[in-house]
Amino acid sequence: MNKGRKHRRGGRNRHKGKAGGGGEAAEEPEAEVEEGAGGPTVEETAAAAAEAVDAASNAAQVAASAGVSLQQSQPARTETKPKAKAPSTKTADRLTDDPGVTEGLMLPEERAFVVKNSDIMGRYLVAARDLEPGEVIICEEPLVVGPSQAFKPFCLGCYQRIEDDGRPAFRCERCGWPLCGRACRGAGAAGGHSAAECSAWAAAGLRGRGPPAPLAYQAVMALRCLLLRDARPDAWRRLSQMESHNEIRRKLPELWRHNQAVVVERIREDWKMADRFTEDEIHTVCGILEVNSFEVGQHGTRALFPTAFLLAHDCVPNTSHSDDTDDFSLTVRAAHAIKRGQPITLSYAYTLQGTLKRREHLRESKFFDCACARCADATELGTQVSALKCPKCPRGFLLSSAPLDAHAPWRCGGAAACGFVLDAHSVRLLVDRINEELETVDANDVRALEAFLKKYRNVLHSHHYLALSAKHSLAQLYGKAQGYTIHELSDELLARKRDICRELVRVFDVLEPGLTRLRGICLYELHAPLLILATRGFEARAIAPKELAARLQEVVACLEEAARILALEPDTSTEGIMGQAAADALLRMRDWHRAVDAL
Ligand SMILES: C[S@@+](CC[C@H](N)C(=O)[O-])C[C@H]1O[C@@H](n2cnc3c(N)ncnc32)[C@H](O)[C@@H]1O
Repeated sequence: MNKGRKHRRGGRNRHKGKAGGGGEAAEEPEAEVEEGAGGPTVEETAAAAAEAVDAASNAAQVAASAGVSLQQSQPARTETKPKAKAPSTKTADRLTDDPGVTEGLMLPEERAFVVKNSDIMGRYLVAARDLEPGEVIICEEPLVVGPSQAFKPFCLGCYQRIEDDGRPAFRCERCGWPLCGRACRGAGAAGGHSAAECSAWAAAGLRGRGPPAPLAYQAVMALRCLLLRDARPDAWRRLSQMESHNEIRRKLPELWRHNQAVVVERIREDWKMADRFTEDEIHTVCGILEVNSFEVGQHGTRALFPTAFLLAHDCVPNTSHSDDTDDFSLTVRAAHAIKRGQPITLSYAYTLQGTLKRREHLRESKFFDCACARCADATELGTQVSALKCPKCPRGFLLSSAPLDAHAPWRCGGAAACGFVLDAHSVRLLVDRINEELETVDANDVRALEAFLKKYRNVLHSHHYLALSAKHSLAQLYGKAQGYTIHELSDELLARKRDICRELVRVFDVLEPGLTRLRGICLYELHAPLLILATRGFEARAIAPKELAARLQEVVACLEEAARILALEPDTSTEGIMGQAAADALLRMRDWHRAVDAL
């Protein structure tokens, strides 16, 4: 304990040297409680504060570096058309009559789920008992792993990037495919460049040819699936049970032609496997991949899993999932309490997008029309993430008059409504144009992002998903970007970071509720400005110890929730590392909070 206090004093000095903006505002306040009188001194609390602030600074760095991986493990994307009318998870369901689906996965009494079947959704999972927040529902290894759709040259063994100038450093001695090196840990492994794949290409005479065309990588995953038939019949049997939506996809000429040229002909003609795999078999595997695969890892890889593919979609999912970066195993957990009999869901779409975009993505890549509670509500459960400001009146907002119909007009509604109507086509054009503009903004440019928000403040609701997207970047940049490190931020900019984080957390509470990565990371981001503002206020004697204690309580609450959420992530993932940092910061904060409370 004593050792800890000494250490904190050291931290204080470090902080003093760095204090930005206010310069000497970091002067230590005079002691108001006698040292040794039973409670901590103000000096000690200030020293503890300094260390906690330093930790917050590091925290901001960790948090900032984690942002990019937020969308991992969303099922992969593609294109196409609707199936039937969507979810209604309330239909008269029946237990699946196909025991092969879950056979051998877990003892029935241990299982958190049962498989049901509905006319609308096909098979889906339902909680077999009440599930606790954070409870593991599925933990499994992939049936097959491989590259996602478009790709630059990378090692088929371990998936790291390799030279892309057409002269890779190393080629597999047997089949000639570029790999990272002779000692690649994925060479010969089932989840990497397997013996079956190597033999197939060796037999096709690939070795004598030049480097594979970039498009060739798009056929690798389909080939890996097809090779399971002989190499791992059990895995092939599970994969064959997955939905391919062939009947819908066949009617989509662009998609079908693309797969024919890039995958079917590559495998049958270029790789000389026409006698092994029919065109139909290959198209079916393409469909299975489009509908069921998850993005995994950090290098553009995807995977099929034996059970997780059965999870139905909901735009407000009740699970969160993460994959292990080493072996790509997937863990699906309850994000919050799930009652026995409730469907277990995940989101196939990016939750921070508006209904028009999400439904378009689901229709084109998963071949169904979502009609979940969020999609059916123009306000998106009160979050207003699609709302536009009315151009005709000062306080109204435009919302779709019928959100399940993409062509329905948008109307200025609510108490302050003027009734102005805009057709759906114009809304789409407007939002697409603003989206394009946002995409041209450098994601690391604080000023440009702020300018974007200012420019559209009279067009987009402050919670519109495009505004939230810019704010999401800003939440990470404030505290990390050059010229905006946490100690450099003025009180005003710290307050800006705090307000943005609070706004994001409020939206995530509705759209990604419970133990979800987005919430965890954002709460972690939020603790830093809260802490530093409180510290500065205290050091400047602008706030009294009582108020400081109240503010620190909020910091502790943020860290507790962030640590709880991020502890569920794999230890070596960026989020897992952030979770550990949150737990460490929490220990320091609790000390300090107790000290301040005792003043
Ligand atoms: C990954 S699969 C899920 C398993 C699938 N139900 C089965 O029986 O193989 C995705 C497909 O399930 C159906 N699906 C999933 N969630 C749905 C939802 N909320 N509404 C309608 N269909 C859904 C769609 O056909 C979608 O293409």
